[in-house]
Amino acid sequence: FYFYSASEDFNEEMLRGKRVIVTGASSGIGEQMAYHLARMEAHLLLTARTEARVQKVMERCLELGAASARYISGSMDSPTLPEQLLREAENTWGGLDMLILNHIGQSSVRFFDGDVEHVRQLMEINFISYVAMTTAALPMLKESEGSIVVVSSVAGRTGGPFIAPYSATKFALDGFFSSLRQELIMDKVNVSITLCILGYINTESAVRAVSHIIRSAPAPKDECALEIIRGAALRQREVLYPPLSIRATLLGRSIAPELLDSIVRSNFHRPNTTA
Ligand SMILES: NC(=O)C1=CN([C@@H]2O[C@H](COP(=O)(O)OP(=O)(O)OC[C@H]3O[C@@H](n4cnc5c(N)ncnc54)[C@H](OP(=O)(O)O)[C@@H]3O)[C@@H](O)[C@H]2O)C=CC1
Ligand SMILES: C[C@H](CCC(=O)O)[C@H]1CC[C@H]2[C@@H]3C(=O)C[C@@H]4C[C@H](O)CC[C@]4(C)[C@H]3CC[C@]12C
Repeated sequence: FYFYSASEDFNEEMLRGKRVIVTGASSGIGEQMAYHLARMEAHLLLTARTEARVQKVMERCLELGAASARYISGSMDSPTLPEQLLREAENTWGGLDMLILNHIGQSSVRFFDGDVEHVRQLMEINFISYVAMTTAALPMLKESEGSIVVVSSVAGRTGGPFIAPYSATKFALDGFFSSLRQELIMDKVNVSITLCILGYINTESAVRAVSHIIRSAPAPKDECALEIIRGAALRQREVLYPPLSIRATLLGRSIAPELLDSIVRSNFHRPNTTA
């Protein structure tokens, strides 16, 4: 079905003039999404903690042709940041068309060490703030019949080693947004939710975190970012990237979970426990 289904036509014109918030936009996949959206002449509101970095990305977006670009720096463990971002969208644009939730907090790749406080903090940044941003954005998204994009991971569908706190936050996203999608459909609210299930991507932070303990090669972040935007513009339920390896993993998980677990384990060397 995947190979023979008519691939819907994506056209970059779909994003021209669209009002888009991108979180985690100062580096990695978020930065690349901002650049693609700028080339497509969208209006952009970018956010991340490091002002110098997110300002630099905003300036590059203006050079690339963004219809407009602004930023607000702040941490997503702040309870006031979601309201501040959505108020900025309301005051500047009078509405919102697409909310791209992409940021993640710092998390080490190592055996779980019993640090429950770290799990709590990471849940706050990687999950609760996504709920808060969505709650604040929904009134405008209902008005515009817009889209919510949730950037998740194959680690939010299968349990890999050394990333228990991070994986828990990604599983939480799947549960919450899959349920919310059902409610929006039942309520005949035309707001799409696109969940992005990503494999290993060559961002600086991911490569720094795992290149010494993982056998597989990462996929390109710019292509990943474009696939996310394409899937969101087509209002797809899910984006799987890299498409074949993620499909194989998810198929393996449902057909032979123990075999998949051993394959994933074989993909990792044991991390240095002091890391
Ligand atoms: N790279 C990969 O292999 C994979 C990535 N993904 C997902 O893709 C998304 C992006 O990952 P990637 O690009 O690699 O990550 P990066 O580390 O490159 O980017 C993370 C972004 O989040 C921001 N950020 C970090 N902490 C906070 C905070 N407390 N509040 C607000 N913003 C914060 C960072 O900016 P700053 O530090 O300035 O705040 C940065 O802009 C994530 O959701 C991740 O789970 C999924 C699977 C694989
Ligand atoms: C090695 C994993 C792929 C296994 C498979 O294909 O079955 C990677 C898939 C998801 C990656 C993690 C992820 O979701 C992003 C995190 C980003 C952080 O900055 C650190 C690295 C990650 C934990 C990253 C590590 C590789 C994966 C588990």
